[in-house]
Amino acid sequence: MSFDPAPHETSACLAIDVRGLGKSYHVYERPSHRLMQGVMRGRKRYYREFWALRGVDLQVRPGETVGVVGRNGSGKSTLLQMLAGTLTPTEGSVRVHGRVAALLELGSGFNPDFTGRENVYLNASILGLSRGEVEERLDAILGFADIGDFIDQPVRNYSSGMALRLAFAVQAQVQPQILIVDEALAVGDAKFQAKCFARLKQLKEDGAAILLVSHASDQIVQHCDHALLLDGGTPVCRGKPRDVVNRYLDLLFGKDNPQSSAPDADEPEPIPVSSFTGTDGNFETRPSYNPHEYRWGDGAARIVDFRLQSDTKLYPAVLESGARLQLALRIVFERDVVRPILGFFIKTKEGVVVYASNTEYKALPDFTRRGLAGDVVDVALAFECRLSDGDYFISVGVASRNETEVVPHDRRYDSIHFQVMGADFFGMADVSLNMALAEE
Ligand SMILES: Nc1ncnc2c1ncn2[C@@H]1O[C@H](COP(=O)(O)OP(=O)(O)OP(=O)(O)O)[C@@H](O)[C@H]1O
Repeated sequence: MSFDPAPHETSACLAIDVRGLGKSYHVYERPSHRLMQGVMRGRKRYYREFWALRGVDLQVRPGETVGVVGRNGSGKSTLLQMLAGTLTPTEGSVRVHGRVAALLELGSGFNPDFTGRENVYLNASILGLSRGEVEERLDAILGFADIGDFIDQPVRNYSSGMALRLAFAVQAQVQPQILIVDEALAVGDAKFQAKCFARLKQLKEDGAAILLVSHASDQIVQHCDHALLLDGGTPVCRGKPRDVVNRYLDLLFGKDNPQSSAPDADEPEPIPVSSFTGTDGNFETRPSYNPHEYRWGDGAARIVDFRLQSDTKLYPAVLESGARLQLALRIVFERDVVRPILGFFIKTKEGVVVYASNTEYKALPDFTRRGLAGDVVDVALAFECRLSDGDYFISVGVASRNETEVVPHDRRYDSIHFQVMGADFFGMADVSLNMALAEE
């Protein structure tokens, strides 16, 4: 994994070299405690130490894009701010080689009382450009931002989208060797986002190292070479973006949800479960199996076989949009599992979740009651493929909860592949559009 430097690789070959990085804050229960701490000058401690980030190692080479994902408060911005030099580490080291441009909090680099044009000069000079150099690039910057006459208005009159356009235009046109983008692209419209990603690609080809924080897992999968997942201020995993995003989705969707035990108002029709044979290893031999699946878990339960069936075909490789599909799964419990949970996801090939649910959202008490060591349980799921044309992956998983968290037993992500064709729409969801001429 090129995340880690090869043994011969010195820090000088790297654009970013972060070792053992950590940031802690002193948290005071009451404002008066801060005052008392000042008075006592360290003779007594009135604060609690809180590590916003700890133990991060990260090496990024020129031309690499690394995605950083994690739930709210996981430490992403803290990491990026230390890389950008706007926050001082408590421990560890940060080495960056080259000009660093950062899009952190939106418009944070702008003075709201100055016009857009004045802010361009101000920002670019902070990034090390002379007035002459800014003038040379001014047309390119204004052209990219494309905010018309607003450029001569004070920035306080800008919408967040306009501020982003200008901020990105400046940062991306100064030809940085390192570009740090913290969630900023989320506010732009789709067309501007596409323009930004095209520019990021160009910078990457010119050898820039890019660090991208995004909650949009499809952006991480599409645009990054590697990814890092943070949780509670510590690195949880790193590696291929798709694998890391899968872990991130686990953290997001595996937790408590309010509808967990609400039974469905209408009992669904019972679905005949296909008769599986054996309890071992047929999953990988089925025609729709994706050999590039990502599988992990502690093995207390295993999903050993599946059967995918449309009304007309067994293991269909290509489906008509809107077709009804049945997926049957065989689950073998190797150890006792209390209140097992079965999860189901459909994702696009870019990693965008189009649908996800589990036996807590859609209560399946008969499943929840199973899980004794040696149990073999067949479950049938039926759904309509109201999807637009393209490739899709099904992920399935069995987990359970201990007192504090979800324990994954067998996660088989992107393990089943199918294609959809013949849709009369594009986009994510079929909203059953009807069109008719309005009556006179
Ligand atoms: N100045 C501070 N004092 C105390 N705690 C702080 C301070 N700044 C950040 N934190 C805490 O550090 C943790 C990490 O924050 P950070 O902003 O890095 O998370 P994040 O992953 O970027 O979150 P988000 O996705 O919501 O932006 C959070 O628990 C946050 O409350």
